[in-house]
Amino acid sequence: METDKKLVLGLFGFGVVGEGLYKVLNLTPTLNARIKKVCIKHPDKKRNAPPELFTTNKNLLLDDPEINVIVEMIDDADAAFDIVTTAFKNGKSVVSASKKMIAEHLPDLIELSRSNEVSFLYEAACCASIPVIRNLEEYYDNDLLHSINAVVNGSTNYILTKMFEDRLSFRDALIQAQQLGFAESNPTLDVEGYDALNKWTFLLCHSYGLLLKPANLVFTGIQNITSDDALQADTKDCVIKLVASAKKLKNGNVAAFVLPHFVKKDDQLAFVKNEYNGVVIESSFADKQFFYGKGAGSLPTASAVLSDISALRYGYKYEYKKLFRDQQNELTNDFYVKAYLAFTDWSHVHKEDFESIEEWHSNDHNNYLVGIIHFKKLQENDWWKKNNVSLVLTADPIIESLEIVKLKKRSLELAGFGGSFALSGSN
Ligand SMILES: NC(=O)c1ccc[n+]([C@@H]2O[C@H](COP(=O)([O-])OP(=O)(O)OC[C@H]3O[C@@H](n4cnc5c(N)ncnc54)[C@H](OP(=O)(O)O)[C@@H]3O)[C@@H](O)[C@H]2O)c1
Ligand SMILES: N[C@@H](CCO)C(=O)O
Repeated sequence: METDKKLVLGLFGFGVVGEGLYKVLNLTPTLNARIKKVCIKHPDKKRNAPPELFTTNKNLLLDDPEINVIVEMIDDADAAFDIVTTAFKNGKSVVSASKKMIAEHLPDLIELSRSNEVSFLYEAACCASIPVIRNLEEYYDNDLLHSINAVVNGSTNYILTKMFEDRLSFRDALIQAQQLGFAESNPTLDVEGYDALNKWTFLLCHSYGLLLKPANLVFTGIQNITSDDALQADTKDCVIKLVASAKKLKNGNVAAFVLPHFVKKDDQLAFVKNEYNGVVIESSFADKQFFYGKGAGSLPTASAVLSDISALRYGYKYEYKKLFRDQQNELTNDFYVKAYLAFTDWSHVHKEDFESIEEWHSNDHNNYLVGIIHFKKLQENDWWKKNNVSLVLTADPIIESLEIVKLKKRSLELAGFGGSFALSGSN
């Protein structure tokens, strides 16, 4: 096998990640790789690299026969798709970090890279410095993956840490995340959960062979989380994290979503703070395994890009083995979850959607309930994201057995909480 193929790189983007890669490559002379040209958008910006390296003409990179790898690190998903697919058609391998582009176009990207017999690697696109995609591809290539729970967005984790440990306001914490290069150019993608959703969409392909669109998954971000919610978490010996979650249910189908969770203070994910990410994998025989590392930022992200470039020396490709297996996994929304819901007005909550309400509190300024709801209700409606309603799943939220839910509902009915649950006043 050829292991020291000469790599001539065409780099798109010289922002937080692109410039990080330029620095990291300069510090790694043993890697037989050189950047021949960098395509950027704004020619007048000052750059920390020789001016002759830069161009705004993408074809100088895409049509150059000497360039055999395109490294795509731009913040425009549509332009990225055009660049990446042209590179494939021109017989060039691609390393990308564009989560949004990958999540929205994965089936086409897999098809085109395979038909053109080139590599398409994107380790930096999920959990930045943590080698989670290659591990899921290679190490967990079997049916024994029970569940994955992960903090996959550095900016929201940074904001939650700063808000609840350092008492910073949401706005100040977000500004810091932007200044440190963690946030997306449009930070709504981070805050409202889209970035984590995009990452989870393609990670589910590598973990369970599910080829989904982001729209298939239930998700929200941290936009409605308040300090009152953090106090409630504390009373339950928990902290709040935005968790991307997937679990193989007893019937063989996969439950998957991205939602805020109460995480027990002794759970591995509770130790994931600031821009760090963490992934807890549960598998047969091995039990729990925990991956931890920086999930955003210039050099940590560039280190994953470097590792992908390095893997191209020996022609590494994702095989998508789980996707092309005869026995396919399926996504399901047929299960229940236990959720905490905080809100300003009872009229904002569809309490009839709940199978049971186990705990509730109501006064002039603070209302919340803890109840069990069928997951389909969250998929079919979005009242739980509107009017500042904040939904946080409880620790270990998935309930598979209808019988338990029915029993609890019956006991609540017997206790006088049937039908409308008689929710006036405080308890
Ligand atoms: N920041 C992180 O921690 C991180 C981590 C993992 C993945 N990512 C992903 O990596 C990508 C880059 O992120 P970033 O943080 O480096 O963004 P950034 O700092 O905003 O840089 C974006 C770069 O893209 C260039 N660009 C935009 N449109 C272009 C086009 N059509 N053609 C050529 N260049 C174009 C910009 O050019 P100008 O310099 O001329 O404006 C800039 O250099 C995004 O997809 C992001 O989601 C980021
Ligand atoms: N905005 C992303 C960058 C890393 O993908 C985050 O905060 O996680």
